[in-house]
Amino acid sequence: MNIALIAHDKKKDDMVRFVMAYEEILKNHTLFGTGTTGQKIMESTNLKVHRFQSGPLGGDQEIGAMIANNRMDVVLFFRDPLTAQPHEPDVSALIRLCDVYLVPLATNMGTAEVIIKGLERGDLSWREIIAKRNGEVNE
Ligand SMILES: O=C(CO)COP(=O)(O)O
Repeated sequence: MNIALIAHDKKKDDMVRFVMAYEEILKNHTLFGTGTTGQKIMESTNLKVHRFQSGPLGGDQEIGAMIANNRMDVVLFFRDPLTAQPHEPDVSALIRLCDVYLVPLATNMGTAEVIIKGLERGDLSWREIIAKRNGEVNE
């Protein structure tokens, strides 16, 4: 499956800890990330992350474009709700698109844990049906 990993600055350490804890599951999937989050994950793990632009420079929108094409199956987005972001409209747009396309979205680590365990159990295999219907092959 295609999984997006995104974290605001104050949540990046949490994201790195999270992917280290679940590296064995995540390595079986295709990972995408905003620029700095992806970089930090690759520095701390053996995971390969396809990196987009940094969030404030359009990375959220690039991931949004994948969602709009039904090419993203899971979004793990550790938001910082206590810091104003210069690209807040992009953040809102990304979250909105997850709702438009029924893409499982976690905006904090608690929900991310539930999703990742569901992923391991096969709870999200219905996403593969959507991918097949779209003529795409997800890993
Ligand atoms: O700002 C972000 C998400 O809105 C994250 O971007 P970076 O991973 O490049 O810091």
